[in-house]
Amino acid sequence: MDVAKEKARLELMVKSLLERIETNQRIQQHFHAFETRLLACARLQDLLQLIFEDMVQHFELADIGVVLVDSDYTIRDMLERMELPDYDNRLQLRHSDDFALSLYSHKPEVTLGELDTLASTRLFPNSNSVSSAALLPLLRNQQLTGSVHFASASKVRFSSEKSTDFMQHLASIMAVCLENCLAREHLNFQSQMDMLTQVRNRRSFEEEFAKEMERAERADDPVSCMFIDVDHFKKINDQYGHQAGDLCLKQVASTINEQLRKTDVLARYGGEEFVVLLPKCQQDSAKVIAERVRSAVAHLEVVSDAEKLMRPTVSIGLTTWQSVGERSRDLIHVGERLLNCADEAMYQAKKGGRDQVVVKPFCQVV
Ligand SMILES: Nc1nc2c(ncn2[C@@H]2O[C@H](COP(=O)(O)OP(=O)(O)OP(=O)(O)O)[C@@H](O)[C@H]2O)c(=O)[nH]1
Repeated sequence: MDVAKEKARLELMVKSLLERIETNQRIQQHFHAFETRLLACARLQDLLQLIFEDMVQHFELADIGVVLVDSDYTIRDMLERMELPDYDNRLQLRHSDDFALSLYSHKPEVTLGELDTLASTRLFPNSNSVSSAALLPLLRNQQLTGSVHFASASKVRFSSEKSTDFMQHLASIMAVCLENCLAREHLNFQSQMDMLTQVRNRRSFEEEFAKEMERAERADDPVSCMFIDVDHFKKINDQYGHQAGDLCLKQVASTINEQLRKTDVLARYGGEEFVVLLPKCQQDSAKVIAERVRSAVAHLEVVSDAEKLMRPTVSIGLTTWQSVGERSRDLIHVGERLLNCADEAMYQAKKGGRDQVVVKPFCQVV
C-alpha cells in the first residue's frame, strides 16, 4: 500500500468533512438566530410581521406563503377584529385541512422541489418567478394545522436531494409559535367579550372608551354615545322564563350590531342594558342610527324554545360630545358626563313611554 497516497487521501477526506461541518454549523446558526426571534414573539401581529416581512430577507426568499387551517373561523374573526393587514394574500385560511394535505403526497413532511406554474400560482399568487419551493407542514400532535411555503427564483435552491433537517426543526418551531400566539390572542379576545351576547363586556368597553376619548380630543372629532335598555324586560323573564329572556338579549344584541359600523363599539353594560360608542359621528347622523336601531329591534320577533313569540323594544338615550379645540384638563370627567347624559336621556325615553329615542345635549356640569 502507498502510505503517502493513502495519507493524502485521508487528509482530503478529513478536510472535506470539516468543511461540511463548518457549513452545517453556519446554516444551523442562521436558522437558530431566526427561531430565537420567532420564539420571542408574544403577540400574533408581531409574529406575522416577522414571518411575512423579515423571514423573506433572512432566508433570501423570492416569496413566502402561509396556509392555516381555521375550521371554526376563529382565526378569521380574530384577524378581522385586530384589523391586521392581509399581507397581500400571502396568508390563506382554509376551513378544512384538505388543501394543506393535498400538498403532501405521502405524509406531511418537509418537501422540496421544482414547482409547475399551476402549483406556483396557487401557493404564491403574487410571484411569477418561482422556480423551486420548500413546503413545510405545521403539525401539532400529528395533526396538520397549516403549511408554510418558501419560494426561490433558483431551480437548485430547494432541489429535492437537499437535506431537510433544519427546515423540519424550523417548521416545528413555527407551528408551536403560531399555536401559542393564536391561543393567547383568542384568550384575550374571550376576556373582552360578554359570554351571553358575544358583544364586548363593560370592562373592555371602558378601555376602548378611554382610548376613543383621547383620540377624539386629539383630532377634534365628535363622539356620540347611546344607552340602550330593553323595555319591560322583567316581564319577558316572568312571562316566558329566564332562558327565553337570555335568547331575547342575544338577539337584541346582534340586531343592534347589524345596524352599526365596524368601527362603532357596542358593549353589554349591565343586565339588559347596552352602550354604543359612535366615533367621528355628529349628533344628526347619530340620531339617524339610533332611530334605525330602535326600529330594527321593534321589528324583531324572537321565538323561544317553547315556541312563544316575544317582541322586545328598546329605549335609547343619545348624547354627542364635540371637543372644542382646547385640551380638556379632565378627560375622565368629560367621559363620565357623556355616559351620564346618555343614561339620563335613556331614562327620559322610558318616562316618555319607551320604544323611543331621546337626544340630550352634552353638559359638562352636573
Ligand atoms: N334572562 C336574563 N335576565 C336578566 C339578565 N340580566 C338581567 N336580567 C333581568 O332584567 C330585568 C330588568 O328589570 P328592570 O330593571 O326592572 O327593568 P325592566 O323590567 O326592563 O323595565 P324598564 O327598564 O323600566 O322598561 C331583571 O328582572 C333582571 O333579572 C340576564 O342575563 N338574563
